[in-house]
This record gives sequence, structure tokens and C-alpha cells, in this order.
Amino acid sequence: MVLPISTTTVFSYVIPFLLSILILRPIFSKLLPKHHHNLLRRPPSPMALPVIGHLHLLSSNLHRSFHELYCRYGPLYQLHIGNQLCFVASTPQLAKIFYKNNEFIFSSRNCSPAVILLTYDASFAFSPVGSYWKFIKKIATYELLSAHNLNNFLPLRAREITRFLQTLMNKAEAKETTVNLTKEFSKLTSNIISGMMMSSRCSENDKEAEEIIQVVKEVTEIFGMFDVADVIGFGGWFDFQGIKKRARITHKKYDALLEKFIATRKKLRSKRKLEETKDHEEAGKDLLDLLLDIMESETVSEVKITHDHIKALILDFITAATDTTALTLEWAIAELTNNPSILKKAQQEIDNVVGKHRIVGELDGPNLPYIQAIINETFRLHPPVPLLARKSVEDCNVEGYQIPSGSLVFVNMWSIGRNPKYWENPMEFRPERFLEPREGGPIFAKGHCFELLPFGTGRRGCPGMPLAMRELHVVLSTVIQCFEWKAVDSNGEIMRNGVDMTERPGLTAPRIHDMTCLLVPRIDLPRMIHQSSSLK
Ligand code: HEM
Repeated sequence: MVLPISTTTVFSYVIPFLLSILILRPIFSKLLPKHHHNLLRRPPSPMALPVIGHLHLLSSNLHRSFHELYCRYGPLYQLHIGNQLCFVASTPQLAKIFYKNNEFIFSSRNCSPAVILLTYDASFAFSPVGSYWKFIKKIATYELLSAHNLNNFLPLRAREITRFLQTLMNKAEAKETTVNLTKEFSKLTSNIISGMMMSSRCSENDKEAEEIIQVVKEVTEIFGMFDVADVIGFGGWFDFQGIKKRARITHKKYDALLEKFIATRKKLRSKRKLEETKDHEEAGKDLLDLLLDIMESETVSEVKITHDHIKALILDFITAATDTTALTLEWAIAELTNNPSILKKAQQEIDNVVGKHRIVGELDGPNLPYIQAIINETFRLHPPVPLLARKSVEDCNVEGYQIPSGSLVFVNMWSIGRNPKYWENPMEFRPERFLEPREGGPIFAKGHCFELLPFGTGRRGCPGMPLAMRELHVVLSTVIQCFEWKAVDSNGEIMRNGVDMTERPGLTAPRIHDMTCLLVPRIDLPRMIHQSSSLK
């Protein structure tokens, strides 16, 4: 039935009613509580296509695509990647609102079928904040990566760094041989973390090292991919991009390597039990031992640890620790190659503070502030994890916009690091900016200064930060102290116009080409190694 509306009714009631809404709307909107008023407000968003949403706007270097969209849509915008609702934030203020003020809501991560496949569905880094995550977080913070354990493992790191320097020195002495620094950094960082986790080196020989490096590279690349089949709703059945196939192959390779390590350790434990030796405990308990203790323990623990959990956790930590640390070193060396005056200043600092009679050690860290500034400047321009990605577990109101539960939130640290609003002449590599007096105090990379969050922040922030900071400082310092280097291209020709700074896609943002150099010794390394028989 249609109700007849007379002209009188329209003029007497409807038009005045509509006009009053128009006039009073701004007043009411101020009076209404913000939360209510904005319940359905969403941040700006580009035009979406059916089914794929905004996928067509994204390149494989997501942080670059997100930065371009930031320039058009502002600090907070909304995207549909297939059927997944996403929000991208590109200011330090929003980073703080999302990950500090609302850290419980944005504490989960996106776990794709490929990640589940690769990580035995038992990853710590991808698990929601629940009893398993809390249990492992406690072990990571108070055992594996505690200050006490890091000190216990100082001799191990020193030994690995000495080996690394010796390898470089041997290659430098064979004058024509070029050195692939990308691979050497990855070998070093994977040896350090596998030494701490399994008291075993990843790369006793070059073939094994190559295998590990390839697997880690593959895992981080897969972790950083959007599988179109998942986000447009086909789920586990389709594999248009071959990501699931790659994950299966990589998983198989990883599994074989891990099984080998675990089997070796089990043999060692039985031998130790028989001999009742205590040496190992004195040298610092590794993660594998801790986990095997928990798995084999008869007492009921908070969480049941299985063989698969152990493999998943080793994968988590090796992957998280190897690539990130190695690629930071590589970016730093690349920037120093392109900025010889900064390299000179760094050499001078080391020569003045440490001299040429002993090798730089971890304990020199606080006395070498310029090296730390170089590391911070590298983090700013080349954050190893360019996008901090979390998933919301509840609805949340951010700056008047509604962010529904289950949304993916990206904070684009790469974009923030290059934004002239937060950094003067952002494209200039200038470590001095971290040493100059600054309104608001100095900027540190430890998770409290939201302009610079290389390790993330809050409860889901990186537990490996203390180890990474020690490693980065000492390794970069020793390379600067011990060698002059000249970057060469794939034909072995010296690159006179500077090294290429293009990135490769993935969860981390490594350089696209390996850093290959001709090395020239700056010091008499064999004599120094002999003199300072251990690096402290
Ligand atoms: C330069 C080196 C490193 C960088 C830049 C880095 C960066 C990060 C970032 C950005 C996150 C995510 C944080 C967030 O969501 O707020 C993370 C998580 C993590 N990192 Fe690191 N990391 C580094 C080294 C390490 C090392 C050496 C280890 C282990 C020894 C490690 C283990 C982890 C783990 C296990 C997580 C997951 C934590 C969780 O989900 O609760 N990282 N890292």
C-alpha cells in the first residue's frame, strides 16, 4: 500500500524537517560522543575492483606501493586485498596509537596457509597471544636471549667473528678473488644463531651454508607474499602463483636439515648423560636443550611441547635472526661504499678508540657512537622489516575511524623513514643526525621512538633486539677496522658509480644484487688475532 502524501504535508513537515537536520547536524555531531558518531566512518580508500579489491594497485614491493598510496590518500587509508580488509598507517603518531595505545587489540598476526605449511602450524612468531606464545616468549626473554645468556655466548660470537674475518682475510690475500659479502654475512649470522640455539654451526662446509642461506631466503620471501588464491577466497585449493608449491618444497628441505640437527643433539645428550658432564651448562644452555628438557620432562608443564614445536621454533628463530641482521650489515656497507667521507669518519673513530693493535670487541660498543649512528641511519633508510604487520582481535576506534576485528594493519616504517616531515633531507645518508642535539631528545631504535622502529614495539616487538644490536655493532666495526673494500659488478668490474640500492621483494627488504667486493687489508689481522686470542 502506498501512503498518499499531500503537497501541504511536504511543505509543512518534510521540508522543514530535512532543513533542520541540515542546520543542526554540525551541532549534534559535536555533542554526540565520538565513538558513536564515527561508528561507520572508514578512512579514505581508492576505487576497488570486484573480487580482487585493490590488489591491482600493489607491486611485489608492498612498502613502495603503500608509500605511493599514502601520497594520495593520506596517513591512514583502507584497502581490500581480495576479501581481506587492510589499513595502512604511515605516521609515527598512528604507529603509537595502533601498537602502543591499543597494543592488545593489534597483537595478532596474519597466518596464511603457506606460513602454516612452512611452520608446522606451530610458529611462535605467527601465533596469537595465547598460552603457547606466552610460554615461548618467557623462554626467549628470560633464557635464550637474556643478558646472562648473551654474556655466556660471548665467546661463541667472538669465535664466529674471528673465523669470518679470517675467511675474508684469506680471500683478500688472494688478491684477485672477490668476496661475496652478502653470503659471508648470512653465514656468520646463521652460525651465531644456530650456535646459540643448537650449539652447532649451520655451515661446517660451503654446501651446507649455501643450503641454509637459500632456505632462509626462500622462507622470508614466502612469509612476505600475498597469495592471491587465499585473499580472493579460494583458500587452500588453488595455487595460481605457485606459492604453496614453493612452501612445500622449502618445508621439505628445512625439515631434512632440522631433523639432522635434532638427531645429532639427541645423540650428544645421551652421551652427556652417560658421562654426566656439566661443561655444556656452564657454557650456556641452548634453546634446543631447553626445549628437549621440557619435551622429555615427566612433570606437567604449562604447555605441551612436541617434536614439531621444536622444529617450528628453530625455524622461527633462525629465520628471524639470520636475514634481518645480515641484510642490515649489507645495507650499511653499501651506504658506506657510496659515502666515502662517512666511511673515513667511521675508520677514524675506530682507530682513535681501539687502535690498530687489537680487534674491536662487543665491549667497545658504548665508546663507538658514530658506528651506532651509522646503524641507526641504516635502519631509517633501509628498515629490515619495512612493514610492521599485525591483525586486530577486536573492533577498535582509531582517530575517529572504525577498524573492525580481523583487519590487517600495516605500519609503513619504510615510508616514515623517508618522510621529510620527520627527517630533514631524508634521502641523504647522514649518521650525524642521530648525534646532534634534537628537540624531544635523541632517537633510539629500541621501540620507544615511533619515527624509528626497526624492531617493532610492545609485547610483539622483536625479542632478538639485544642480540642483534650487539652483533651489528661489533661485526660492522670489525669489517670497517680490518678492510678497505671496492664493490664489483657481476663481471668483476669495480663499480665506479656507486652500488645499486634496488630492493628485492619479501618480508624483509634485502638488496636485489649480492654485495660483491674486492677486499684490501687495513691491518695485520693474523698478528692481531694472535695477540687478542679472543675477542671480548
Ligand atoms: C637486525 C636484526 C633484526 C631486526 C631488524 C628484527 C626485526 C623484527 C621485527 C620488526 C619484528 C616484528 C615486531 C613487531 O611486530 O612489532 C620481529 C619479530 C621477531 N624477531 Fe626480530 N629482528 C632482528 C633480529 C632478530 C634476532 C637476532 C632474533 C632471534 C634471536 C629475532 C627473533 C624474532 C622473533 C622470534 C620475532 C617474533 C616475535 C613475536 O611475534 O612475538 N629477531 N623482529
